[in-house]
Amino acid sequence: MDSISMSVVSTLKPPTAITVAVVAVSLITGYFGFRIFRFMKHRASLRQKVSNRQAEREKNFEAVKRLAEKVGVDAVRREAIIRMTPDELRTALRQREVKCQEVLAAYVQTALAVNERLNCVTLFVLEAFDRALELDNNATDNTYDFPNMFGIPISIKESVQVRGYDQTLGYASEIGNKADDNSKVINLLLDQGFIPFALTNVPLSLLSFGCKNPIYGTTLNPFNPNRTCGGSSGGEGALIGGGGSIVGIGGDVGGSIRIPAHFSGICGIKPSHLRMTTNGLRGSIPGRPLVNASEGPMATTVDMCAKVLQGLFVKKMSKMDPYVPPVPFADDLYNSTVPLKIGYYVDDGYFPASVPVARAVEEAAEALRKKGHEVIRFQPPRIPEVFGLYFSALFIDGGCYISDRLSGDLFDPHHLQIILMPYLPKWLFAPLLNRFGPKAEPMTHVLGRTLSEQRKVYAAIEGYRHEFVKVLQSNGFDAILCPPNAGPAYEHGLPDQLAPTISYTAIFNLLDYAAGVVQYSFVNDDDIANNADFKETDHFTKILKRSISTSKGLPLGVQVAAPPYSEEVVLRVMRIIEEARDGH
Ligand SMILES: CCCCCCCC/C=C\CCCCCCCC(=O)NCC(=O)O
Repeated sequence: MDSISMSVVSTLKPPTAITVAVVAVSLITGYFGFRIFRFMKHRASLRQKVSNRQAEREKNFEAVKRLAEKVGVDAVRREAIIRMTPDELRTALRQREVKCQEVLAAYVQTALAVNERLNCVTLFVLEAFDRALELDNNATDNTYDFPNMFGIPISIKESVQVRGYDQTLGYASEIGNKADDNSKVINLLLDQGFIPFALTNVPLSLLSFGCKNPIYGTTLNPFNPNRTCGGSSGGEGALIGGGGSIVGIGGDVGGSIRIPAHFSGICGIKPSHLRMTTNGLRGSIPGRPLVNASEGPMATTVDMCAKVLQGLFVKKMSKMDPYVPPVPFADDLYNSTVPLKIGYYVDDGYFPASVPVARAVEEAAEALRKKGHEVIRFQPPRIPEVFGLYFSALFIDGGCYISDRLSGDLFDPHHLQIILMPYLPKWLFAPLLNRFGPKAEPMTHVLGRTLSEQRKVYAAIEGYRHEFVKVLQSNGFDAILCPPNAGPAYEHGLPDQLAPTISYTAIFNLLDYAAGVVQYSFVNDDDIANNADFKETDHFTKILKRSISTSKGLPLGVQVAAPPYSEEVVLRVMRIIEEARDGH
């Protein structure tokens, strides 16, 4: 070192502790300040996207209103169209007593009114009017071969790919990412003559059985606005239950078709995912091999659900998506009159069903007996244990994917429990949840695990599938009857506190069975009185009991399930229950 450098170094004093502290604090504050600034800026840009979308939505509603008015259906004719049963409407359309454009206009106008009340439509499919015109033109040709569902308007859950529309799943960051193609299911529906006309609301991320997101807001229950319509296909439940659509398409990985059907007083079926293409369905967590979402119909009548599956379970589905085996819809099974043997339960041994829900299942069991079927009580094996396997398989990566998606978007405070999930150590997380009692235990299985532990989870699920089949086969059961959830529609916000109540639906996603729900009864005064005897054993049953006390008048569905490739049997049992309900 030369003499000049030596003298410079000798004049430098060592930094004092205060200087070091000041520099460290400034760096840390700067770092976190920058992160917070970036976070706030990102949120502000997402909020801007949301307000742009809300303006677009208003314009979309105005545009569809004008298109419907242009068709010119007066109030009397509209009422006559809306009052037709699905079968009457099919016949009227084929016999050209009503035009496709008139039916579409009548349903658009009714859906707009229902939406005013329930906030269930995200956007209308404006191209539906061109399609209706095209179908009306086709029908002027005497040689035209009418497709089975000629001119029937169908609503679609927002997460299903429809060309030219985005599937946001409630994420503001997805606004504007428009699909450049239809999902395979949409193309098959178009082949059938359906007219997709409205897209319906979902909860943020789809991982909820409520229905609220920061873009489109909260969807309300058609029977009581203080209650949720269910989710995640909640917009479908509300729109169909409210009379603004007769049939729609939902998706289900834990009850998302069946719970809104139950809460909103309609019917719906989740096919086994083995039999249904998922090409073009945006699921909540992609890449889950054993617990996978299925698209399926929701409708005002069971037969309409059957007609949708008749049109989807065709050879063409396997041609479009070679991963789906060609198993055409078996009309003979659906229309069979052979007496059935059905196993039923009202308590899965994990979460007892509330008084009204248990009553509805008991009454449906009795109705089936009266129709000549054998209905026997049985206990599904080991639900408290296997429900934990469901959470492991649902959150396959310990919640990393969903935590990233939510934290980068406009989440609600209650989402923090999911966002923080991958970062909480097991020793803290499990006791935190277990403080709510044994019903919280299965949820502790959401946490990350090693590959070797994950393999054991999958082996256990496969083992359970065989065990369950053995129970059905040894009893000779053709189908199962049980509750669709422990309670009827809950107050808004409660689904996020009552995840354990989905044990009744999630089990059939774990088993990958076909499972459907049909409305059978309504909560009555006796149910409310008998609710006083319902045992409050923990945090969750306490919430449930309180919610039941003000649930009078809400619809009650019952669930029917059967092994994969038995959708026809499930639909048949659902139809028998529906006929009994309607006094046939
Ligand atoms: C610190 C507390 C952590 C609590 C962890 C709770 C984990 C439970 C979170 C969510 C429950 C999941 C409910 C799923 C409902 C069914 C939704 C559905 O079928 N969605 C369709 C789809 O995803 O495609």
